[in-house]
Amino acid sequence: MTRSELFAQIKAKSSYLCVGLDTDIQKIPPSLRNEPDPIFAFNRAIIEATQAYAVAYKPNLAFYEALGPKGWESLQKTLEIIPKECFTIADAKRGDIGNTSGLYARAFFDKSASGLDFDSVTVAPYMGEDSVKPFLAFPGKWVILLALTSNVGSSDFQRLEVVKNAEVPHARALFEQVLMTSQNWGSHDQLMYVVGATRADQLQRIRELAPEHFLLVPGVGAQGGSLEEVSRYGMNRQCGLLVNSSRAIIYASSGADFAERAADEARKVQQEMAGYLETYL
Ligand SMILES: O=c1ccn([C@@H]2O[C@H](COP(=O)(O)O)[C@@H](O)[C@H]2O)c(=O)[nH]1
Repeated sequence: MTRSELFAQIKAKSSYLCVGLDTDIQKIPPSLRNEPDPIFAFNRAIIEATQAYAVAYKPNLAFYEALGPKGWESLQKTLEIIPKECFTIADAKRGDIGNTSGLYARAFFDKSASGLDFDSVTVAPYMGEDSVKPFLAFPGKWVILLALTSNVGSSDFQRLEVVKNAEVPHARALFEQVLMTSQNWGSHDQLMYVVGATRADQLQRIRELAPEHFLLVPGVGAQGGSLEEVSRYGMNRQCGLLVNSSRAIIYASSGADFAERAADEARKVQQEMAGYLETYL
């Protein structure tokens, strides 16, 4: 999916909501447990209930990999039923030496090899350019690079001040260096960044460094980040935001009404987003 197709979808739905499919077998309603594939049955109900309000879906690979081959099967079936106009994100946080990254990229992008055909995959930048480039070699696909994550541990490394070389007069944080250096590896038509909603205080700085890029922003809902602040400081001319919410939507109810309640939560977020698109776009 291209950037302009994504923006068209955002405008059409007045939404930049990404629904996170963090589907935990322990948390799905008892009414689904006897289904042949309970994870898929849950995801199908959630997707059908939320697709009017969401422009993207983000299965987190951990929830599927933990179930072995059955989990991969559920993931593949889920990907097949996500509406074609929605952007798909494999939240896998991959990255390794070049030849290995090439195979990770095939796993998520090459349907003929793996059965999966995601629009994008999250990648950790820690191993540098040669670990990221193989993902960027797939035309039409996106790399979403971890920049400043939503968790407490993001301070351990991402916010440490680094000096790249003697020509750099001021120290800058590692995440800032990630944003600057990685822009030499690919264009804003194939590269996005993860920035946690709990780090909204850094969004103005991030927009100085990456004004045009889309940002994938997890951390509203269950993690307490502010959608208003993210929208105010993070939005650019093409919206530039995909804001993810997983648990607050998909586990809004643990009863038989889980899909209806998920739709209610997704609609609330979408309506708030519609207001921010009017105000900040
Ligand atoms: O910095 C990051 C990067 C990824 N995530 C992932 O996003 C979702 C958030 O789920 P919620 O239930 O809405 O908190 C989950 O898959 C995380 O692994 C993140 O939270 N922060």
